[in-house]
Amino acid sequence: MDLATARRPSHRKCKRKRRYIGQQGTASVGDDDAAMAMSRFLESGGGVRALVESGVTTVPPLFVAPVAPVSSAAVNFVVPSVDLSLPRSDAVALVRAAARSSGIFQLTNHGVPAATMDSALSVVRAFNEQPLAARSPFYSVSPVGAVSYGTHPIPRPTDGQPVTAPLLPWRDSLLLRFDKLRDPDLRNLPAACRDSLLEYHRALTRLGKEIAGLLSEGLGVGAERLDPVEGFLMQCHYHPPCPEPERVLGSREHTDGGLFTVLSQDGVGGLQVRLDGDEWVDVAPVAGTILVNIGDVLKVVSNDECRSVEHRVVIKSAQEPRVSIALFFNPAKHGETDFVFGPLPELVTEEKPARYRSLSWQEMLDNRNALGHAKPSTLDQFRVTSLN
Ligand SMILES: O=C(O)CCC(=O)C(=O)O
Ligand SMILES: [Fe+2]
Repeated sequence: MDLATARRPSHRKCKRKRRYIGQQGTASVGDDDAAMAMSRFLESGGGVRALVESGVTTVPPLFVAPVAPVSSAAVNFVVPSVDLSLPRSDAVALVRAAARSSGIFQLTNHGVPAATMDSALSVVRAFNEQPLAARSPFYSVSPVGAVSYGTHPIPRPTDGQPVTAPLLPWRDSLLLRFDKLRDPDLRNLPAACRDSLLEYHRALTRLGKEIAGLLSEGLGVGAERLDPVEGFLMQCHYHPPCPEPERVLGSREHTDGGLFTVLSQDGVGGLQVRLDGDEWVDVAPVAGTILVNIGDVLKVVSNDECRSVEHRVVIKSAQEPRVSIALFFNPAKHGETDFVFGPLPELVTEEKPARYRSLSWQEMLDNRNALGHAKPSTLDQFRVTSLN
């Protein structure tokens, strides 16, 4: 979701030079220089993969994470598992517990054929590993119809936050938007990816409806309350191997904005979550499973019964690329792009009054863009009662 609202970077010139923590935490580069470097990189049309192909041995400053991504080796996090072949009431109980405790769980026996998942992950990898001349015609971080492809800049904080240089993730992403039209304009979707990715979207949309039912029942509001949902945005990420993996991020820390996200990944690993405290822990990939993580809309709708988990992606390897596909779900609004949501009345009681006011999806996106959506506290803007 951190790319859902990615915009073409501003080429606006800034008169005043500002300082920020750059390469190795010491360099000082003006906004102009950073913006120029960003433009040059994006206009090169080759993405991170082309940098790697060109043989870079050090990471350009545009990609250097402001704070080195330290992970905890001490905590062995085991992501909660939900077996969808269990009796319904057992599956509901497991989903309910996981949505409340960690905000992330993995599904087994989910019914999505292994071939559908493997094929989607493989076409994304194959597309990104074609020669530059074959992939660069598709390179555009601004959507062409429903599709964009490239290294989407990570929105940076603007309001009341320290100024940071633009930051690029160590990944090239193919984004498909399914929210605006019943019949999305997929003319810029590479032909070799088309069948596999659309089949994946269909299969995962069916699964998303099942997940919405389980979450809804877990909240005690009946199986239909969160449905209909739609997988409105699909992000297919390719993380090239990195010569200095410890200095970059595949995805900066964030919570996802929507109801929930369904994620497939290959076996390389790199996804991490931050649970309590400051420690980042690995979500180790388990073959054949599908991950589900709760997003901010569901946190609000559930009146804080569900946890919207903070996560990021570190680059694990200087040799192996990593591929992941995230499908973001929201309430289906039949072609409308905006919708209003708030705590479900059934979950608001005298003991637990509404923790949020109603807000629109657009307000949520604007707020996330303004705050850089790196902190769970972005939702605080919409709180009406304090936590106690
Ligand atoms: O690549 C991943 O595992 C996670 C990607 C992600 O967090 C996102 O696209 O929002
Ligand atoms: Fe995410």
